[in-house]
Amino acid sequence: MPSVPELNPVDPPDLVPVRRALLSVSDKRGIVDFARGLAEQGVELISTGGTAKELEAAGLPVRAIDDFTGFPEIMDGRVKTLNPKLYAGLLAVRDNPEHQAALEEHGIEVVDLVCVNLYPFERTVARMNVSDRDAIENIDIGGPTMIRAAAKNHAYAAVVVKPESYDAILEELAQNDGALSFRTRQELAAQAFHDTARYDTAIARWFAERSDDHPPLLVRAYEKVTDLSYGENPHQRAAYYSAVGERRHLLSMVKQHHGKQLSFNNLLDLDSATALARDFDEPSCTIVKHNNPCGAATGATALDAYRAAFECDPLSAFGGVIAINREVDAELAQALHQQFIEVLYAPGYTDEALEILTQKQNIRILEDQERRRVPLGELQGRQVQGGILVQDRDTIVLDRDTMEVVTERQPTEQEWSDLLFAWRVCKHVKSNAIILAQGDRTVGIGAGQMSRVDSVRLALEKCRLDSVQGAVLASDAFFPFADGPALAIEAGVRAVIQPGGSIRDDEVIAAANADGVAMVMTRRRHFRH
Ligand SMILES: NC(=O)c1ncn([C@@H]2O[C@H](COP(=O)(O)O)[C@@H](O)[C@H]2O)c1NC=O
Repeated sequence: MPSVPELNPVDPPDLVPVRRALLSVSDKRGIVDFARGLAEQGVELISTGGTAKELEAAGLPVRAIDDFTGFPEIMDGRVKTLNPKLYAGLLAVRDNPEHQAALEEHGIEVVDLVCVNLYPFERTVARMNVSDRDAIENIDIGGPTMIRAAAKNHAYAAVVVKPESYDAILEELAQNDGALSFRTRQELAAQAFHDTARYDTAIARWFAERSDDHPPLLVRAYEKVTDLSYGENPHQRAAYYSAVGERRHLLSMVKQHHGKQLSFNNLLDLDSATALARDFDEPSCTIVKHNNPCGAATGATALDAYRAAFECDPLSAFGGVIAINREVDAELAQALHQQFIEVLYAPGYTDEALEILTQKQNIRILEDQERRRVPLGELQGRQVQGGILVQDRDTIVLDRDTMEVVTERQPTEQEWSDLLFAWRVCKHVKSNAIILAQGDRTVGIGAGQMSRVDSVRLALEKCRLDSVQGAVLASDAFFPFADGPALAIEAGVRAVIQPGGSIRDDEVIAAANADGVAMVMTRRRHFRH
């Protein structure tokens, strides 16, 4: 238990003059101007090697850290500020007579402000093929220690961790005759602890990623990207955060060309739409409503794919979130312009296409400017009450050779193509998922039903005209009974793909054989709960 200082810590002085500041920054943006501003207010500047050089070069009066501590910077900078003289000067409770006596006895000068930003660990480990040595050398020790010390003692000291804060600090010092208010010091301290928490999170995560196991403590930090107008419903407040250390997130490298701010539900749907679009290399289009695709297709062109995806369920496509994996040209824009679209996402737009699309006020037009194939993070998390479930992402892509034809009839080549297409889509549809497809397009989707046979019924109901004749069916998990496949076969389905594994597989296969339907078993399921 730490000894309790005499001064009631809830009653700190409001204004504390800043007379001495220590500046030690990796990111040197704005540091010269900040230091100049401090010097102009009569603040003594102390600084470490590289920072001091920069300030000296700008003609500012700087005292070297080794002059302050009486100890040289050693070991390639591994030890520069780690010295009791500095920490006592940062941590002293100024109104505590014992602390005052200690300062005098050891000839220690107090430091009123530290300005520190840290070795760029996050940026270093984000580089391709970074060596362990490089990563480890970028773990800052002295910096976080100074930050934490000054932040703990914010009753008397101020800590500045962001170049974005410099101007406001100088302004306040000018207004308060060289002093900072408690409120400011407290806010800076809170920011500082956020900063060191983020820093340690990145380091802990880097270590955790070297093991295949789920770590005993799942350490993550999330950075606010934007506030949202509201959550799933207008009475819920909401914001979007990205995970610190993740190479890619839903809105990274995404430019919004047009339209209102994205909503919470838009982002959920966008997540589903882009996940499915990512599974196709050929021109494709995915239309998502309420987190499920209501149409998906590939085609010779993005326009073909869009038309095919839209035709699957035009009623549901109204107000959908659409992901297309090719540039949108004028012709495609004209087709899209006929519909009400909430969000459109594509890797590019021609000028003409943008001109057409922006005629509508409400469409949100997003451009995915990521050109690298950035893998998605290793874990997928789902929040539950007071906790989070984590799992590996369902990234498995099966090819035909790993699948088994269990019926008397083999699928034709066209059926194989449709089956594999439907199987890819199926992974992105909420269970129980049934996909009917024909010609590399979905023709009916049954999603999120509590019984598989209901999903079959729904998918069949969605089929327009006779598109079910000769279609194939994908089921995300096995059929517990033959009733589902029987309904589909009766309606015209000619081939089925499903994991298999039911105790009634024999009955299911017999139902297919009875009508000369081909059936493929994947032995893997794709639940999406
Ligand atoms: N070891 C130390 O005592 C130490 N003290 C400060 N630093 C860091 O050194 C950097 C500044 O170094 P320079 O002023 O030499 O460019 C800052 O990012 C600061 O957080 C240190 N470096 C690493 O721990």
